[in-house]
This record gives sequence, C-alpha cells and structure tokens, in this order.
Amino acid sequence: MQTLRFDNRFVDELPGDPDPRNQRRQVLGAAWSAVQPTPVTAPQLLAVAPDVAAMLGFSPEQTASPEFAAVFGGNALLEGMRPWAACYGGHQFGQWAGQLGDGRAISLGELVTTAGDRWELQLKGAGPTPYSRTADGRAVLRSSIREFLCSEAMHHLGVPTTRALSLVTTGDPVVRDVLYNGNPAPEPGAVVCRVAPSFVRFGNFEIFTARHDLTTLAQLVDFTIARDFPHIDGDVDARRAAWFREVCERTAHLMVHWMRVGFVHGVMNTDNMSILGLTIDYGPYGWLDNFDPQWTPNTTDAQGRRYRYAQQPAVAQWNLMRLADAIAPLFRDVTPLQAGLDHYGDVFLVAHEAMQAAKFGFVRQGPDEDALITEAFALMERVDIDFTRFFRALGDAPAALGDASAVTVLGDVFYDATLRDTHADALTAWLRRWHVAVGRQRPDAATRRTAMHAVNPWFVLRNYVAQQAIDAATAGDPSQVRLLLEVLRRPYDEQPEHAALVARRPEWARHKVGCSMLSCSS
Ligand SMILES: Nc1ncnc2c1ncn2[C@@H]1O[C@H](COP(=O)(O)OP(=O)(O)OP(=O)(O)O)[C@@H](O)[C@H]1O
Ligand SMILES: [Mg+2]
Repeated sequence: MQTLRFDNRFVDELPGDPDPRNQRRQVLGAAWSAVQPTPVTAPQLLAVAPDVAAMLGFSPEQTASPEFAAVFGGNALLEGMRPWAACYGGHQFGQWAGQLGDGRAISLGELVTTAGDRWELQLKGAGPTPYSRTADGRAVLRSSIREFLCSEAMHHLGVPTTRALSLVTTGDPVVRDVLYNGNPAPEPGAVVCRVAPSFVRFGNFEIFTARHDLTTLAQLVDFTIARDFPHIDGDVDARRAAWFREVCERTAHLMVHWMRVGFVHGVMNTDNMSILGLTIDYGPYGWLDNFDPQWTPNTTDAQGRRYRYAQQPAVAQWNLMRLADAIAPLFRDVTPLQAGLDHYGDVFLVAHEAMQAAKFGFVRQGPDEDALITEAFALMERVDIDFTRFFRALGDAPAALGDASAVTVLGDVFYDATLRDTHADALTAWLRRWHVAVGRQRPDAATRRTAMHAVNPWFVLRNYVAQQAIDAATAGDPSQVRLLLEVLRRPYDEQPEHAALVARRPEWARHKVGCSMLSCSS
C-alpha cells in the first residue's frame, strides 16, 4: 500500500492541541487533538465497498490482506497517516451542549488519489479520545453495519453522503444498554472506516464562537473555504458570504433528497450537520414504510418528534441559523447571512416542488398537478400506504387503465386491508385523474415509467431488512450484509431475484426494536 499519498492539511494548517495526553478534557484554542487508535484484539474484515476501495487506490489483493484489516481496525498505520480527533460542539435537541468532538471517530489522514481527489479516511469506534466524555470510544457491530450499509445505499441513490470503505470486527465485546432500561449487555464491537472530502460539521464552528475564540474560528472558516470550496474567490468578505450561501444551498438540496427517498435522519443536531451538505452520522435513522410524515425512528425523540420526517427541512434551516450565529462575528454586516438563509428557503421550495412533480411523473406543475399531489399524500397517510412501493407501482401503471381499480394497479402497498377497502373508490378516482393528467404531459407510458423509476427507488434499506442482516452477522453469518451491499448498488433497477428485500414491512417488525424504532445506543 506504499503507493498511497497522504497530505494532511487539516492538521498541517489548523492549530492543534499542544497537550499530547489522550485524556478526557476541554480542549481550548485548537481544532484537533493528535490521538492514536486503540488496538483491538482480532481485527477481521467483515465487508468492504469495492468501488470505494478502487476510488481510493486499494487493489482487491490489498483489501483482502491482514494488513488492511489491521489498519482499518485501528491496529496499524500506513505511511503518511497522522491520526487526529476533531474538536466540535453542537446544539442537541435545540440546546447548546458545549464541547462534544470526535469521541470515538479518529481521522487517519487525507488521502490524495492519483486522480487528484482528496478523501479523508476516518475510523468510527476506534477507541477513546480527549473528546470521549463518559463513553468508551467504541461502536457495536449492529450500529456499524447500519452505518456501513446506509452510507453506500445513500450514495447509490444519488444522495450526498459520507461514504464507507470497510467494516472490521474487533473481537472485543462492547457493553451497551440497547433499550436504556438498565440492562447493559456485551455485544460484538466493530470499526467502520468512513470516507469524505471533509468531516467538518456546523458544530466545529459553533464551539469557537461559544468560547469567544474568534481567531481559531476565522482560521477554520478560511481553511474550509480554501480546501473544500476552492472555486469561491474574491476578497475575504465576499468569499465568506459566498461560502455561507453555498452551504445553505447544498443543505437545501440534501433535504430535498431525503424527502424524495423517504429517509429520516433521526438526530439532526448541529454536530451531525456536514458543512459540505452530506448526510453524516448514521445513527437511529430510518426509512418511511407506511407514509407517516410525523414518524421519527429515534426513541429518544419519541416525545417531541423534533426530527420527524416532515420536519427535517425546517430543522435544517434552524441549524443553518445556528451556523449563521456562529460565524456572524466574522461579518461586519450580517446581510449576507440573512440572504443565505433566504436562499435556503428559495432553493428548497423550487427543488422540492420539482422533486415531487418528478416522483409523480409530471414534467410541468400547475394547479391541477398540485392538487393531485396534495391529495395523494393525504390518501397515502390516511390509508396507511407504503411510501416506496406506492411510487414504483405508480410508475408501473399501464398505458391504459381500462376499468382497473387502484387496489389492483397499486398492488402490494397497503398495510391495512380495512383502510384499503374503505378508501378503494377514492383511490381509484384519484388514480384516474392522475392518469389523465400525466398522460397529457407524457403520452408515452414507457417514457413516463423510465422517468419515474429514475427518481423513485425500487430498493431502500428498510430497517427490518437491515436488522435481519445484523442478526445473521451477529450470529456469525455476514452473507446478508454482503448481499445487501450488492443490491443497494443498483437501487433504481428492479432486481426480481431479490424481491424479498423490498417487501413492505411485515407485521412482526412493526414494533420490534431495530425495525421500527431505534435508540441512540450504538
Ligand atoms: N461510544 C462513544 N464513545 C465516545 N464518544 C461517543 C460515543 N458515542 C458517541 N460519542 C460522542 O458523542 C457525541 C454525540 O454522539 P452522536 O451519536 O451524534 O455521534 P456518533 O454516532 O458517535 O458519531 P458521528 O457523528 O461521528 O457519526 C459525539 O461527539 C460522539 O463522538
Ligand atoms: Mg454524531
């Protein structure tokens, strides 16, 4: 693996923690602390994402080698790696939480590929750091499988995200109280290697402002612009303004993607908001099964439902306001910050409308199409209809409906037979109106089907499907994890041989832990 080149700009260009001890503490005046991963007993590669490996320059022989498992389990370093943990804070569930930081994530280095792209490699679960607070620095296998698979699933869905290179089991038990009910138990431990151009979060900026450390704040802002937004130019004020505007814009597009694929992040704290507009931190996330805009997968959020599906775009805006607050001291005049926030709203509204129209097969959207879309979502909610399967079924609707009913055309999308039967006529009436409207815009049914299937995924990583793969892997059989990794690479293609993986959530999974609700215990 000698051919890999590392160029660690984050630690080379930003102030680091002068204290070399790996002890939990407040770290002041520094963007990072040097820290080594803590070795594990028996690192074993459970899965690798072949396209990420290839993108980074690892050959299949290299990823299969014991050295690869050792490096990405935290037991060895490659030449040029210089591990660190980043300092950040954050607003959690609306409250300022002070210093958080990489408590179990350790970045190994910034790899520069032969193509000239820069990718930071970061282990999650690699042992304690100065930011670990009261926790152990580790991650359990179940949450690591979820992070590994979903990172790649999102990428292949076309959703901006951090990616995942590898999943290594450690051979060491990790104790967790899954239900937070006083029953801690040992579970297998694992380490995921995440990959992104940057792991900087809104909270990396907030922490310096909270500490009135405007010098380091300005350094981090200007570093981020120079390294990660190199196309932005102008004088320093113009650059900072354009940068904030772009962060707002990227975040708006991210929210539209989440809404499109039915993804619910579950913990949209400002420390989980990427400055690049990537999905970051796959914790208690979930995917809509039955369309319920009020749904949140996170048990910790069950009361307030702050992070429910429908609320995500508003929460992102609230988080952008916290970022604006954090960088405001660097602006003589805050007009550009307000303009950036307004831009978020404008971009979101336009892109969201276009996204919804595309999901329904419309090319243009007028009042008729608007009404049809609104009515469809209301019906889906009222009738307990599966979000993902509904849109695929609609895409598959025949060129001529004849006298087919909606129940026949939509097929296996219903969670409740009584609701289905009660609303059958309303659904059929809606379907006929939609069919006429869409036929006016796209007379060729085959073209419409292709266009709709390109935005409405066939496969999403439903919680209960991931949970079955987790149960098998925990029992020693990683084959389902590897199968999912294959299937999720073509989420818009129908893969009939894997139809079992796209079935709507079975009844047994409705209230099972890991299948419909998840705790933050990871
Ligand atoms: N087991 C742990 N040991 C040490 N620190 C932890 C642990 N779990 C969470 N933390 C820290 O608690 C904070 C909030 O946790 P959160 O669940 O958002 O993050 P995470 O899942 O660990 O990581 P990330 O955001 O990097 O994906 C983070 O600063 C994180 O580093
Ligand atoms: Mg986090």
